[in-house]
Amino acid sequence: MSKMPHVHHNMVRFGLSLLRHMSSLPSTRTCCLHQRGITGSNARHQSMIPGHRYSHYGRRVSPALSHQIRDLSGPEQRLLDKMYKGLIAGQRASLAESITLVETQHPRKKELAQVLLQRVLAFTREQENCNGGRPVSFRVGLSGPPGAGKSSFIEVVGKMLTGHGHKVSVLAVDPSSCTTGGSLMGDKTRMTELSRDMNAFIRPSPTSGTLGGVTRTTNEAIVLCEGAGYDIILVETVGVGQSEFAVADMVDMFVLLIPPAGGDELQGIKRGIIERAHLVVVTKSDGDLVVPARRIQTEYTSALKLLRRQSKSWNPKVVRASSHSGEGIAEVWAKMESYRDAMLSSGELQGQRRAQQKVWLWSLIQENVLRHFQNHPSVKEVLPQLEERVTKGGISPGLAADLLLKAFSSST
Ligand SMILES: Nc1nc2c(ncn2[C@@H]2O[C@H](COP(=O)(O)OP(=O)(O)OP(=O)(O)O)[C@@H](O)[C@H]2O)c(=O)[nH]1
Repeated sequence: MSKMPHVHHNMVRFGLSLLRHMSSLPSTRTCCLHQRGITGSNARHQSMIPGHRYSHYGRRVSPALSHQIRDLSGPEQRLLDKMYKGLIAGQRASLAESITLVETQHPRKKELAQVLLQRVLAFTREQENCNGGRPVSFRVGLSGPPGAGKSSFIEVVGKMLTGHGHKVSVLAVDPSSCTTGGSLMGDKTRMTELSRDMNAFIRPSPTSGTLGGVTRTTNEAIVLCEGAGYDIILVETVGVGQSEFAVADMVDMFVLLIPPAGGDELQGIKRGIIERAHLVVVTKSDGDLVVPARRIQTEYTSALKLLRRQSKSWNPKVVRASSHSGEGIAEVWAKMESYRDAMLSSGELQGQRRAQQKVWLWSLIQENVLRHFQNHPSVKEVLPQLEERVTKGGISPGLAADLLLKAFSSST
């Protein structure tokens, strides 16, 4: 008898905690209704307590995050609501406007961009949960030397995919545009047909900032495109500097495009990047170029065999295609799909995305900490003198670094 109230009490406690737990998860129904603004997050906003800070998800924002973001003014809130609603409804203008917001250098707008991104991330996470944890998009990086036929290839593949009912977005990472303002990829009109397609969204590379900065905004643009319902994200880069490595770190699959040219032109392709390729496409395999294309295919096939295997569910492949004749294009896409399916069913794709988030976090930290260090008044004061002493051999680099770090940390 005396145990009954105790048991009852425990059951009530368990029931309450379960309810609390359940109410913190989006129910399947809400989740599935919450497609492209059918229920919208507005419903959730209406039940919020004024004066408290909430994520768009309706949960209280953690104090650590909330103190980073100053209160949103009425117009800011309205602007973000409008962008968010337009974005998840798949409006291209809202998507373009949102990407411009994440590209901004303006400090307050940067904060607003982060609020928007959090909302979009939570929205896609909800959709992924509905989808049994399957990512909402397939992210493919495409790289190759200038003139390899990247834009022609993306145009043909993109049109084929929109024809199959996909929504395709094409983002560019062009390191030349960061330093010179001029662009290797953007100067001529590219992908004219795809850019007129209502189910395609093409965004050129940001034209300012460091490669790290451009990588960051591209990563954020990917999140926004996914929120806007684009299920295939193509990230294009020209094989210059470190941009291909940056792109390889932000996608599910990395594809290298090689023209069927002589050895000299291939010298520019870095060995390290070949190791990162899940698929090599020998382009322009038509007419007189079929023979050299076959030769390059054989060369790359044997070269890839010697490389260390990146994944347990996939062996890199080399295929030939022509954007002009269309030959091999469907086969290239079929290979990409089999890669995605193999990686999804083994769980490697999801694991790779988690690892990429960590790499991205650390590269942001590195870049910011270094900038902070270089701009620090105490460091700036002694740096020129120490650099000179190091170059003249008066002091070891190790000691100079210790002194600089001491100057930095003693006044932070
Ligand atoms: N024969 C043949 N030529 C092609 C094919 N694809 C592209 N080309 C030609 O190759 C040249 C370069 O093609 P693009 O698609 O602009 O190459 P890209 O890699 O985007 O070039 P950049 O924008 O300079 O990086 C153009 O003259 C195209 O007409 C193809 O499948 N067959």
